[in-house]
Amino acid sequence: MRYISTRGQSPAQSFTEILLGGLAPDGGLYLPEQYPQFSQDELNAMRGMHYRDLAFTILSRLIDDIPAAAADLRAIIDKTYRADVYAYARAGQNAEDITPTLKLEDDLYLLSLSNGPTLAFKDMAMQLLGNLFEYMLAQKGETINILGATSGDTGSAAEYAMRGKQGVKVFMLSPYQKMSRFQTAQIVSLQDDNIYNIAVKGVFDDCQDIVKAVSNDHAFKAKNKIGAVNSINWARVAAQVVYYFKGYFAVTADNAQRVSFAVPSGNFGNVCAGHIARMMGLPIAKLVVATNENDVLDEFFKTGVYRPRGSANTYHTSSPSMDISKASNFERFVFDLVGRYAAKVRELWGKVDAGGSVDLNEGGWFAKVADYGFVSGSSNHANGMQTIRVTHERYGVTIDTHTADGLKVALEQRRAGIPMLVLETALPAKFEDAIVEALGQKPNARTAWRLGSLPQRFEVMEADVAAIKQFIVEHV
Ligand SMILES: Cc1ncc(COP(=O)(O)O)c(C=O)c1O
Ligand SMILES: N[C@@H](CCOP(=O)(O)O)C(=O)O
Repeated sequence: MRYISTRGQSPAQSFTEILLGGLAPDGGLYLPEQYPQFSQDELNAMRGMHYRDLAFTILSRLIDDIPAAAADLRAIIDKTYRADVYAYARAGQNAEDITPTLKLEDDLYLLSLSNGPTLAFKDMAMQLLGNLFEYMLAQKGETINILGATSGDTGSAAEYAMRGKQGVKVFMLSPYQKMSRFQTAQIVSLQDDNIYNIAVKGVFDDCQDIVKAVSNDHAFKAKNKIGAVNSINWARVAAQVVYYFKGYFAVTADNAQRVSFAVPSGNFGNVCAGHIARMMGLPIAKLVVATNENDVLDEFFKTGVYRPRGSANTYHTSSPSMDISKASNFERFVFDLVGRYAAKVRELWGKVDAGGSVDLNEGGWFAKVADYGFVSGSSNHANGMQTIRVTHERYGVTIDTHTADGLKVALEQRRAGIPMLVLETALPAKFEDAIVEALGQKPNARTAWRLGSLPQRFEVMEADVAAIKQFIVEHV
């Protein structure tokens, strides 16, 4: 399997060649040259598989160059997807399912993706990345300095996956004072020497822009061995494809059935994985993109105009992990939408990267969006509070603010006879203040997490690429 850049000006690479890095050298994002296809017989054989077997079946089609191939990959997957790693299943659910489904009512389910160590769906891919990185670095005898950006959950998932790992340092940029108390405490209370948290005066997009600027400085990147853990890294998206298959098989009896997925969206990585699952042959009816007040993606799927907002117009909301206005992975979808015409992507992203907007009605591209099953909607604070309340009253289930955004839009996009799975992207414990506002009570502590009073380790810095590079140089 070779991977090509959405901008078409980088050589095709193998999985292990792109594993540790982020952007392709031409500034684009990697995608498989062709999506592997699962036949009906293969889908039948996958039905009922354990998560680990499913992950191996899917990922071995995308990863074909781990030296000594299958056995090593199998061991890495088996080490990753264990019940004791994804241990925070609800009472009555089986942690061994890794991503259990919870039926709310007929044809309406939660797909529980947040039972891992940091209580958000990021653990699903990040735990695998941690093990893949460790394996690759040992093979190559190399070290890595990860530069990442977080709006709340990628940071903690990455730091918990990488803490204490030999030869790995993590530099994590987060928007200063814009994450929940729990999310902030999760990262700044880590005492590990290989973890550096940098709170940037700005929004998540400023942090992500810095990561991309560093990634595009090829000399700096090579000299300082900079690696990526955000969803610009293909391995993150690849790992997320698996749970769409798991969710599909959990709620269907045969492959003639289709299901829809509602995905709380920000950087478009999660729903992009759903798109790829669909391209690989999973019978998906709709991919429902749900945003909060930062509704750039909803605007696109309704109008065909992609108009990323600047920092001043990116709102701080009660679903802060989705406070994103420039969705990295949207470029991956647009590459497919325009028939993998890289010159077109370069032209479009030339405008986007310069702070402009693009209209995909021109050229007739937007009319093709329906062929990919995408629909969208947005939610706001009042909608989120209402959804959390109603879900608690009606089903006795407490959901977090991001999942509430997803459920709100899912209910608008539901069609009779088609099961709708809402991706549960974080646990409510991470957003206690919002849950108290909605329900008048704290979320049940179904986890062992206690935010103690450990010393806080973080730097506050301006959104200044040169200053961040200097910080990295001084600490690698
Ligand atoms: C809890 C939560 N929900 C939803 C999202 C949005 O996911 P994506 O950025 O993959 O669209 C994020 C962050 O990425 C998140 O942390
Ligand atoms: N919502 C994320 C932001 C980064 O997204 P990623 O999928 O590109 O890592 C977060 O919570 O940090």
